[in-house]
Amino acid sequence: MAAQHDKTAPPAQHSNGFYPKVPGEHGHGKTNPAFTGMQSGEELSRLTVPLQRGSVKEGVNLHFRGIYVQIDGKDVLHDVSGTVKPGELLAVMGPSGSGKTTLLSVLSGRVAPEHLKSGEILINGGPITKRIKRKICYVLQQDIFLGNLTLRETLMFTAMLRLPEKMAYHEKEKKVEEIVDALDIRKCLDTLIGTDIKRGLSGGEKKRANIASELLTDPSLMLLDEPTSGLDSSTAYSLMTTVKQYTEQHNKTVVTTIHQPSSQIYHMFDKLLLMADGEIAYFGDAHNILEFFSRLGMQPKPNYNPADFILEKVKESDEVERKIINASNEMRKVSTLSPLTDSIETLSTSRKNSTQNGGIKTISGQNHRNGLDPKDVHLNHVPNGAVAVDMGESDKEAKWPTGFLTQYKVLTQRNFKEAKPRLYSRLNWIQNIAVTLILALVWFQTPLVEEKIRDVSGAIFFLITYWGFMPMADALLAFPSERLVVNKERLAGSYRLSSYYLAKVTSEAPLMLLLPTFMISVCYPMCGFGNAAGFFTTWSLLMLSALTAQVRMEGRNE
Ligand SMILES: Nc1ncnc2c1ncn2[C@@H]1O[C@H](COP(=O)(O)OP(=O)(O)OP(=O)(O)O)[C@@H](O)[C@H]1O
Repeated sequence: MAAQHDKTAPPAQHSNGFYPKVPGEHGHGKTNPAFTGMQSGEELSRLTVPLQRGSVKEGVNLHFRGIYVQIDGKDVLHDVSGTVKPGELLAVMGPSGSGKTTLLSVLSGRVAPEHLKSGEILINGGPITKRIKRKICYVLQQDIFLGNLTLRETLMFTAMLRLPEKMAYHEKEKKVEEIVDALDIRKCLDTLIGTDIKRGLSGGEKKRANIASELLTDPSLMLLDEPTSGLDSSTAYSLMTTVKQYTEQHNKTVVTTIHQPSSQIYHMFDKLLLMADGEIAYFGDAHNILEFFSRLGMQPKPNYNPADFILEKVKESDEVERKIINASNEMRKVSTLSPLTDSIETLSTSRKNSTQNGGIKTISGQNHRNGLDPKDVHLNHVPNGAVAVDMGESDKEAKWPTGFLTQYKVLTQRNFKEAKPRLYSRLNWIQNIAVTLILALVWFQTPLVEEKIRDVSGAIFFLITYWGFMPMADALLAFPSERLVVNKERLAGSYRLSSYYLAKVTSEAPLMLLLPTFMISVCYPMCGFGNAAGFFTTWSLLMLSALTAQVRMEGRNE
């Protein structure tokens, strides 16, 4: 058995001369000269891989290697590597806190640069450019939606925001229909998503809706974070069957984290990345996992769910966990994975040869054992036998899929629909009618004489203060849930913050102004406060107060 692996020891220099920065106690470590600072995933891959971009048209080969992530002095990911091909489903498993979600965040480029110490992430042998990033979808563990929209509205608004502007409306509708059928959610298309108070889609339908809204952009690489969490076993199985079929039929590359899958679900996985305490406990063919464990003298009982068995073993004790990690490290040393960059360098030759010979070049001279197949390291291996590198493609695409005006228009419509039930809830109406009546009765037909001037100014002061605070309270209560949606969509690069803010203010303003208009229209004549000129002056002050409160509060929330 290999000697105990020391996390603080610098990793050996790889055959390509690549020195990952090793996170030591205080972040000191041997550093690749290329890494003068801490880079984002995008910067990282740009620095480490001097290759042309690979095409994403034919599917995505994802390679990641030597990923080190350190948060608050703790190694959250330690030398994590893996590879997935188009049409494959890679499951990332491990005990709670082993780093599964962090790995997905790294792969989607969402880990803060100061935490990502080193590593390589390659898509078809090239860095993750903005254009390629659009072909990656990240389905979060939480199902984050606007609760007052139906599923159809949610998907259509997402399509309008995330599909290219030049795509016709009917094509976007068609795309939504296709995804709805693929994920089997047609029957709940006109159901509300639902909120904590108002019931809507079921848990399983929400999970499917979550995946559907990400699939609209036709991503080549899908990263799913715990898609089955909170689902019963048959719903989880049905969801994973859909994902598996979609992966194979559409040649997608899928990485999913999963907690204790049933054995039926486990057998759908092509590859498995088992994590323990931020390190790799196994990477390879999912079907070879029991063979790997049996070589370590660990045998499951007959008919035991392999997923349960491996998680139990990894969690059994620190000693057993270390034994498994060390065995996995040994396996990786002799596997084909380690000289990844060598493989990439071979790509140029491979590309040249493949054009000459019309075939795919494999990376030669490398061992493959223990579940790692040599075809795992084919770069740009696409079904038609070509090397999918499009050297002519430009990355100078617009940052956003749609222009400012489209974003503003779509977000205004969406916010209007979302805010209407909230602002005009029955409770809101009852509350405001009651306040209006109390005001009208307290100041009923107040004579406009000098002695009553304090009473009149008191009523107007009340109205303006009331409508200065009401919109603030509303924005405060509504924004936390909406903020999650905005964060999710902004991370996916859907729209500008400025278009969202402007749309939010304009869509809610008419709704926001209706109630104070109602209140003053009833109170002013009942209280006998004066003529039309006085009414319009007070009304304007009231509107100004309500609008300022709304604009300020939403501005702060951003
Ligand atoms: N922002 C953060 N700040 C501090 N610690 C963090 C942060 N993000 C992750 N960690 C730590 O990193 C480790 C891995 O977290 P991660 O969420 O990736 O685990 P996980 O395997 O996905 O867990 P689970 O299965 O419970 O979701 C945990 O110990 C966690 O506490």
